[in-house]
Amino acid sequence: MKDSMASVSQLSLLQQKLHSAKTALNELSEQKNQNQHALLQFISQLSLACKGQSIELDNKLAKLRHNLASIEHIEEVLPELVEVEHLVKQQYHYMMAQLEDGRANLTKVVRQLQRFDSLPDKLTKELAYFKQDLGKPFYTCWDYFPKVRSLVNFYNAILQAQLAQDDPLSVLPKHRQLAHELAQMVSEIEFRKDQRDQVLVIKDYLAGEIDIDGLIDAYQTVLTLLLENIALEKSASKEFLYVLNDALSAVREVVTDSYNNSQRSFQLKQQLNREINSRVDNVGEAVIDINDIDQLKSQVAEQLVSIRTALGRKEALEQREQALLRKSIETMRDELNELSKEASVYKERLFEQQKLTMLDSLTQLPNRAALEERMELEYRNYQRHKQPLWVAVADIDHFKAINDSFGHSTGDKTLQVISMALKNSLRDSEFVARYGGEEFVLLIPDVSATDIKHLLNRVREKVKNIPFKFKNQRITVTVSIGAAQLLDTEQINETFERADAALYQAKHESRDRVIIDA
Ligand SMILES: Nc1nc2c(ncn2[C@@H]2O[C@H](COP(=O)(O)OP(=O)(O)OP(=O)(O)O)[C@@H](O)[C@H]2O)c(=O)[nH]1
Repeated sequence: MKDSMASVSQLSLLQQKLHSAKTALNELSEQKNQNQHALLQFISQLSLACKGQSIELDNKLAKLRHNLASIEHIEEVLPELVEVEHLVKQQYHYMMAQLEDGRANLTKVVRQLQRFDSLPDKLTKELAYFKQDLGKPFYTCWDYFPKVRSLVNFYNAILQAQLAQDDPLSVLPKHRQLAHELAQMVSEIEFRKDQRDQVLVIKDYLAGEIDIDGLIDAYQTVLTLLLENIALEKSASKEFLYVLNDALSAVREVVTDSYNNSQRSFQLKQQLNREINSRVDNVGEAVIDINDIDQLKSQVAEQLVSIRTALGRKEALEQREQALLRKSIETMRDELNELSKEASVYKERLFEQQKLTMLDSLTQLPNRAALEERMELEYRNYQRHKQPLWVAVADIDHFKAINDSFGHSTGDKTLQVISMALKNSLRDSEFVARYGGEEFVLLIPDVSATDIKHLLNRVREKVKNIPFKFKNQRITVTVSIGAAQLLDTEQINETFERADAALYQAKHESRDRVIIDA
């Protein structure tokens, strides 16, 4: 009995133990499921985080996720977990290398940015700090991304700074050509005395190093000066027209007055004539029936007195009329004299202006416009008389060097002196014009082919012998000359072209010489 009771209690103990072992097993299994689920969750998150970095890793993680959902024991996926771990480790090293590369590239870009000229100080400092900061290694992408963002901001700031900066445009050959043309134009125009200082400044500027802004300013100033001159000219013409108009109005008034006076006088004279005629008729009628001689005498005397009175009135009227007419004529003459004085002043000014537009203002030689006119005239003369006509082009040698060494105003003076020498070495029938810059054109009629070289060499020698002294230095200035004779078969422009080509040859044959186009 005792034994059976002991066995029962042992059994019940065993049952209890079994129950608690079952419960424990259930709990364990529950725990395992939870862990497996947590692992699955973790792998899913890892897949998301690593997605796109490596196809192999993506595939492995996908496979692991799939397997984890169906395995009994975690050990079944252990080899895959090891592989994933290996791939993740590989990916980490790959990423670190990439980050290092990125850091090196960012440093290179910063160095390039630092090479920009005239960056604002603040930006320069910030760039320097940034570069220093890039010296530290990156551990994750999160170190890298903010740096890239900062760099983009630097780019933006530099771009803004460059755009804000008034970037001076570069001077191209076409701008230099424009400056040259303006200088040429300015030296061909006659400016007023009070404008000359401004013109000199512009000329000096155009002869030196130009920039675009300066060139535009120079054009604008020249244009303003020209517009001022046009406006002045316009107001002078307007003034003259007003004077002309006033004078004509005064003359018209005088003429109208005089016409009205003469109309009135004419009527009065007609009336007086009628009166005189009727008095003469009266004398006849009055004497017909008179037989007594004394009565006749007194009647005639009476009639004669009234006729004389009428004639006296007529004479007075005529005298008044004469006086009025004389006065009107005098007024008209005064007005016309005044007008003619105004007109001759105006004509003289126009003539002066016309002369000035034909003269080069620096050298006072005829300018290009005058040359063209003269060429046409000489060409017509040639066609009529067939006397020889020569066109010569003379150019000062190495003139730029004079400007460069002694200044533009010394260059100007040299041009003036040489112009005088050229002019003085020619006869009245010969002609020299400043063609532009340091180039002159000579028109020489009536000189034979044998004499022309001698003549032009004399001109060349004359220039060469001018005793120039710049900055206490004795300088010899020479000219090269090319010449051609007008041919029957050509226009004078073609002769000019040949003379110019001969000048080119003279320049290439060491200058200071005369070449005649044969
Ligand atoms: N001072 C001054 N210089 C002028 C004027 N017009 C043109 N020039 C200058 O004349 C110079 C001409 O130079 P280039 O065409 O190179 O000729 P160059 O130095 O005389 O040389 P070669 O003709 O080859 O012997 C340029 O420097 C012009 O600026 C002017 O009115 N006054």
